[in-house]
Amino acid sequence: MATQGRVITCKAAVAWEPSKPLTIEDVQVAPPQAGEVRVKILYTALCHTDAYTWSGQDPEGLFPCILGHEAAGVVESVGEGVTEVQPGDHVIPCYQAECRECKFCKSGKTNLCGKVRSATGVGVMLSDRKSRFSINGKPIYHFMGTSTFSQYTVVHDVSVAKIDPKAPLEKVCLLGCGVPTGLGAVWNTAKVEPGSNVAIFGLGTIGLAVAEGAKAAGASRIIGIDLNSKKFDIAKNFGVTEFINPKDHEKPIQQVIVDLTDGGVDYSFECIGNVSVMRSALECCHKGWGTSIIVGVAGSGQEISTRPFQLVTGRVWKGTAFGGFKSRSQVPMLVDKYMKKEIKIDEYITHKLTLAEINQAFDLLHEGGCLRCVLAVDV
Ligand SMILES: NC(=O)c1ccc[n+]([C@@H]2O[C@H](COP(=O)([O-])OP(=O)(O)OC[C@H]3O[C@@H](n4cnc5c(N)ncnc54)[C@H](O)[C@@H]3O)[C@@H](O)[C@H]2O)c1
Ligand SMILES: N[C@@H](CCC(=O)N[C@@H](CSCO)C(=O)NCC(=O)O)C(=O)O
Ligand SMILES: [Zn+2]
Ligand SMILES: [Zn+2]
Repeated sequence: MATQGRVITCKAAVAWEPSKPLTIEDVQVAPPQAGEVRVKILYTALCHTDAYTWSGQDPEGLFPCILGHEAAGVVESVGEGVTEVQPGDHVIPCYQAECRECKFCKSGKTNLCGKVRSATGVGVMLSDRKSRFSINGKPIYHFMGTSTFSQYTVVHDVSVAKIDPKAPLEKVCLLGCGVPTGLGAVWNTAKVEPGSNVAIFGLGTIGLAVAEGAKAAGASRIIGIDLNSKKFDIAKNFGVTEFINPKDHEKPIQQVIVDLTDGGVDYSFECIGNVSVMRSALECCHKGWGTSIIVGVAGSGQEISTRPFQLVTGRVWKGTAFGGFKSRSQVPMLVDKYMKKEIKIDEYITHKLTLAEINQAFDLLHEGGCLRCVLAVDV
């Protein structure tokens, strides 16, 4: 039976309250309105940002909601005025939109887009400031404009990238967040040059993608820092050349790195979300030019600090969202790079489960051995 124009009832994992196990519910998904796209999600991975919002630390977190933002699927139907995708297209929902018309998009200075952010930050769609998800009439909030822990979701047309239909969706779903974030932090935000020294704090998926990007950029030393020494074995495969566990040192970790690198690294990346590590990451940078990129997302109320002298003497503190990639334009290019074996994806997938097993997948996220867990959604 054709579903276009009708409400679809499907399975979704609903987060009712912070930290309370998600439950699989029958959710009603309304048809897309003008400028919206309804997507059948086939595969979704979990990112630490999902766990962060679920934990209640996200100042933008709203409950009940449908989390998830690293996924791939097929367009089921489109609303009025949608021209760039059509039913049957293979797509990756993009939490960072790209409208190509707003002052952010036109600036050429950022990948942030202002068109739908005010709505996605409060869990609704832009046109009527309402949710397309409900359970027996009770609205359920969207999350990051994507809500991929559902068999069907509705996204803004500026938040969906059309990709090569030959690409395996169970793999390229990772291009919705983690892998591009790490690669882009190096290529777009830091612009690491050949021969650079790099320090990466946190060797999860994001830190490993930073390592992969740094290796491709020709960095000569890639120093990985993690509290879990088991990370070094896997990190070597992504380009990390040296490993430091802060637990093995009495001196502050920034001092250890400065001593090891004749004054500090050219670039550092914080891929944890810990504000005290963010300070170490800045302070391990070389005087005069060292640049530190904040990638990790910190909890509500957390603030960064350092002595202003650190910046006066030439260190630069920056941040990155989605690695600076313009989503709709550049995600298809990343898919093509994967298809040509120019970037890794398979190596980040350590676990595969189903949507029904999502709570187990959240548990795995907190285990050192898990990078990305991909859930089959349509089962
Ligand atoms: N800015 C963005 O666009 C963006 C995109 C995706 C994810 N993120 C954020 O990036 C961060 C990393 O995500 P991930 O999926 O790689 O997480 P992860 O939990 O898999 O990796 C974090 C790593 O840091 C290590 N670690 C924890 N505390 C440490 C400490 N004090 N010192 C050294 N190592 C420590 C852990 O052992 C782990 O290996 C999260 O905060 C996530 O929310 C940001
Ligand atoms: N809601 C949080 C901020 C969360 C955050 O910084 N998100 C990152 C993406 S994390 C993906 O895993 C981001 O891109 N932010 C830019 C944006 O949201 O527009 C808070 O309020 O502190
Ligand atoms: Zn993410
Ligand atoms: Zn825009």
